[in-house]
Amino acid sequence: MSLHPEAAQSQQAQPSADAPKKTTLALSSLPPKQHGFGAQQYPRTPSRVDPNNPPWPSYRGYHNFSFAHATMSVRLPTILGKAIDDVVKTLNDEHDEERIVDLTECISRLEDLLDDLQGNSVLRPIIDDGEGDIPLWNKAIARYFRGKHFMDAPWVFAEAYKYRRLHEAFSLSKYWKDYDVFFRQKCETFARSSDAVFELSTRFAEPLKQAEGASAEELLEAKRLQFHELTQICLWGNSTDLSLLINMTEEDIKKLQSTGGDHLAATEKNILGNDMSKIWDYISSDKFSSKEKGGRLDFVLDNAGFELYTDFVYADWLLQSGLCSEIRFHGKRFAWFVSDVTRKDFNWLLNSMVYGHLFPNASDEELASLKKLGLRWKQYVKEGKIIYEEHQFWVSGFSFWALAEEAPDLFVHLAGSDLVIFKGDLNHRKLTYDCQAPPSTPFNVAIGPLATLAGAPPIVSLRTIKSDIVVGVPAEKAEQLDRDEPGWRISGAYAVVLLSDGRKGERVTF
Ligand SMILES: O=P(O)(O)OC[C@@]1(O)O[C@H](CO)[C@@H](O)[C@@H]1O
Repeated sequence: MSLHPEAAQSQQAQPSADAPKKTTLALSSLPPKQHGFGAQQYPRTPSRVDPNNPPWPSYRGYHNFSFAHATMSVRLPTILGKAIDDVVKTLNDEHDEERIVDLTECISRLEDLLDDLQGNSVLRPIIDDGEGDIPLWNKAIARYFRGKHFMDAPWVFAEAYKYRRLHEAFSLSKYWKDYDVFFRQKCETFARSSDAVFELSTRFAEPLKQAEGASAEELLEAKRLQFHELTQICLWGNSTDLSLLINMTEEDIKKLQSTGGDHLAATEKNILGNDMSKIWDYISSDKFSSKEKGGRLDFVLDNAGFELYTDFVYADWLLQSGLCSEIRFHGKRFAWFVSDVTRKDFNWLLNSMVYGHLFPNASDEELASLKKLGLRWKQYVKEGKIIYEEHQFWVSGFSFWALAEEAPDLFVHLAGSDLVIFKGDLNHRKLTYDCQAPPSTPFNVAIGPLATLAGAPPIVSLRTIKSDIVVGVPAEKAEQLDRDEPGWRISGAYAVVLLSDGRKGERVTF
C-alpha cells in the first residue's frame, strides 16, 4: 500500500519513523499523583444497583479466589452428572415406549446443559415451556445478562439459571414435567439421619407440659431457654445440605446433626453474629402476638429431609407455646439447588413419618414417637395452622433486593407477617445480593430494601455459612478466621442468626 504524499513527506523528514523508546514528561508544576481511586465507589448508590451490579462487587464464576469458581467449574457439573445418572436409572425401570422416548429427550437436554456449562456458553433465554416464570427469567436475561456466560454472570444468577435449565429439560416433555432428579437422594439422606431424627421425636412427640406450680416468671424463663435451644436446632439443621454432602460419611453426617445439649453449647460459640436474644425479646413481646392470638410466622424454607424436619420441630414448639397461631412454609415449585423443599418433599416427610418404613433398625418406641409427631403435624396442616406455599419468585435468579419490584404481590403478602425467617445459605446469599460486602456490614444494610421499605416485615436469617459472603460479623473476627482457618466460609461450621426490625405495620406503597 503506498503512503499518502503528506505522510510520506513527514516520514522522510524524520531520522526514524519509529516512536521514541521512552517519553518523559516533566510535570513538576502540576498536582502530585494520587491513589485510591474507586475506593469510594462501594457500596453503589441504590440507583446504580442492578442484578449485574450489586451494591458491592459480585462473585462470579471466573473469580478463582471464591467458592463461585469451585461451584461453577466442578460442583455443578458433578451435580448434573449425578442427575443424569438418576434419570438413566428411571429410564431403565420404565416399560412404556412413549414414556421412554420422552425421557430420552429429557436426557439429551440435560446433556446439552452439561455441555453449555462446561463450555461456558452464553446464558440463552429459557424456552417457553408454558410456565408462569418465563417472563421473570427472560426479562432478566435480556435486560441485565445479554451476552453473559455461565462464568462471567454473577454467581447467584448463573447458578440459579442452571437449576431453571435443569427444570426446562423436563418441563418441555410430555410425561416428565415434574420429575425431580434429586428426589431419591433427598429421601435416602433423611433415612440415613436416624440418630438425630429419633433424638428429636422421642423428646417432642408428647405435647408440651408446663411445669406444675411454676410462677409466671419461671415459665417465661423456661420458654426462653427452650426457644434458645430450638432456634439452634433449626439453625444447625441447615448444615446438612445435600449439595455439600456428596462425599460425607455416615459419621460426619451424625456429627453435624447432633442435637445434644453439650453439642449445642459448643456450637453456639460458632454463631459469629448472634441476635438470638433480640429475637426472643421481640417474639415474646406484645408486638409479635397478643394474649388472644399468637403471631404469624413465615419460614422461607431451604432443604428437604432433616432440615425440614427441624423446621417442623421448631414450628410445632412455637404453636404449642402459644407464641404463634399461624405458620407459613414457603417452598420451591421445582427441584432447586439439589435439596430445597418442594411440595412433594413436604408431603413425603409427613407421610413417611406416619406410614413409612425408612428405619429398619429403629425400636418400636422410636417408630411410635415418629408416627405420633407426624400425625400431629399433619393435623396442623389440616387445621391451617401450618400452610405450605410456593411462589415463582423463590425460583428466580433475582436477589431479594428485587422482591418488592419483581413480585409486589409476594411483598404485600410477607408484609402481613409478624416475622419472616429465611433459612440457609442460598436464601442468605439472595438477601444480601451475594456480593463482596465487608463482613462488618450491618444485616439491615446488607439486605437493602427488605429492611427499609415501608411495610417490610421483621426478618431473621438462620444461616450456617457455606459460601463467601459474610455480613453482621465483627471485622476482626472475620479477619482472624480468614488468616487462621482457610475454608471457614464454606465449611458449614460457622453460622449467623441475624435480625432486621423492618417497618412492620407501615402502609406498603409502590
Ligand atoms: O442454601 P443451602 O442449602 O444452605 O446451601 C446451598 C449451597 O450448598 O449451595 C451453594 C453453592 O452451590 C452455596 O450457597 C451453599 O453452600
